[in-house]
Amino acid sequence: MLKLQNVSFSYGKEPVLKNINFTLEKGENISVIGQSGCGKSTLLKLVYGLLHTDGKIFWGDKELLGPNFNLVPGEAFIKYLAQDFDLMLPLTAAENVGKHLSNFYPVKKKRRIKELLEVVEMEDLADKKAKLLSGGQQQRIALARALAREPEIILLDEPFSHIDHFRKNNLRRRLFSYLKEKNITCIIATHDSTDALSFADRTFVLKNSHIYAEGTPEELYQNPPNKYVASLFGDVNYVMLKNISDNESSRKRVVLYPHDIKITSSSNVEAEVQRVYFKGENYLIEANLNGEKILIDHTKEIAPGKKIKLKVSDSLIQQRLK
Ligand SMILES: Nc1ncnc2c1ncn2[C@@H]1O[C@H](COP(=O)(O)OP(=O)(O)OP(=O)(O)O)[C@@H](O)[C@H]1O
Repeated sequence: MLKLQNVSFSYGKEPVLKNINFTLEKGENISVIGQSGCGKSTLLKLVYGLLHTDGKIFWGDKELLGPNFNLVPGEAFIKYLAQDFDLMLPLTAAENVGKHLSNFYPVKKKRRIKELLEVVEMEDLADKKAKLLSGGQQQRIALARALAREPEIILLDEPFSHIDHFRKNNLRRRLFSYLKEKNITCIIATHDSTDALSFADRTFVLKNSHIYAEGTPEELYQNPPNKYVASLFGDVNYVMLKNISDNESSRKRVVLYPHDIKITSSSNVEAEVQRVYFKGENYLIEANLNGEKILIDHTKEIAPGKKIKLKVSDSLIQQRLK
C-alpha cells in the first residue's frame, strides 16, 4: 500500500502541492489530471524520491525518506518514466531495455527483453540504435526499460505524448493489462482523458495545490462536481438552466456535455446553428442559445443559420444539480 500523508512542496515561495493525502492499494492504477502546471509531475517526483517533502510517504511499513536521506535519489522498487526519456542514444533499442537487467543469466535476459519489446510493439526495431528512432519509438523503449526489472510501483508522466493515435490505443491496452497482470501499482499523470477514463481505477484532479476532486472515472465523468472537472474530459457546456429547460426559471447553471443535449422536433428551447465541425463519428454543432454559445453532438450536419429545438432529460439535469 502506498500512503501519502500531508505531502507538501514548493519550488519557491508559493506551494505547488499542499497537504496531499491518499492511499493506493497494491496493483491499483491511479490517474492524476489537471491543467498544465498544477503539479502532476511534481507529485510523481515526490513519490519517486527526487524531491523532499516535510510530509510522509510510506510503501507498506517502509517510510520513503527522499533525497535528503538517500545518496542516490529514487527508490529501487519504483520506476519513474519522466517526460524526457533519457535513453542511451548510441545503444540499440534492445540494449536500452536490457540496460538494468543482470548479465548473469543471458538467456533469461534475452527472453525478458523480447517480452518487453512485445509489450510496446517494438520487436522489429530491437537492433536499431536509439538515436535513429523517432520520438514515439524512443518513448516506447523508455516505457519497456521502466518495466524491465518489474517495479512494484511505476510512475508514468505523459507516457504516450509522442505516440501516434493509431498505436496509442493498442499500446495503452497492452500496457495497462500487463500492469494489472503483474499487480504493479501505477500512477499516471496525463492530459489525455482516455488514460484517465478507460484505464484508471481512480482519478485525482489536482487544482490550487490540492486534490480538488477524486473518484472512479465513471463517477467523475458522469457527475462532475463542476465545469473545471468536466472540461478535463473534453468539450463541455455550462448553461443557464432557464435557457435549456422548459420547466426552469432559475439562473443557476448546469454542466452538460455535448452528447447530453438532443436535437428534437418538439421543444420550446430553440437555438440557431452558428458552425458545424466534422468529428468522424458525428458532428459538433455550435449554436447560439439566447446569447449563450452551446455545443451539441449530432449525427447529421446542419447548415449554419438553421433553427434547432433542444432537449435535455430532466432527470439528468437534476442529477447534475445535486
Ligand atoms: N524545477 C522547477 N523550478 C521551479 N519551478 C518549477 C520547477 N518545476 C516545476 N515548476 C513549477 O511548478 C509548477 C508545477 O509544475 P509541474 O511540472 O509539476 O506541473 P504539471 O501539472 O506536471 O504540468 P504539465 O502538465 O505542463 O506537465 C508549475 O508552476 C511549474 O512552473
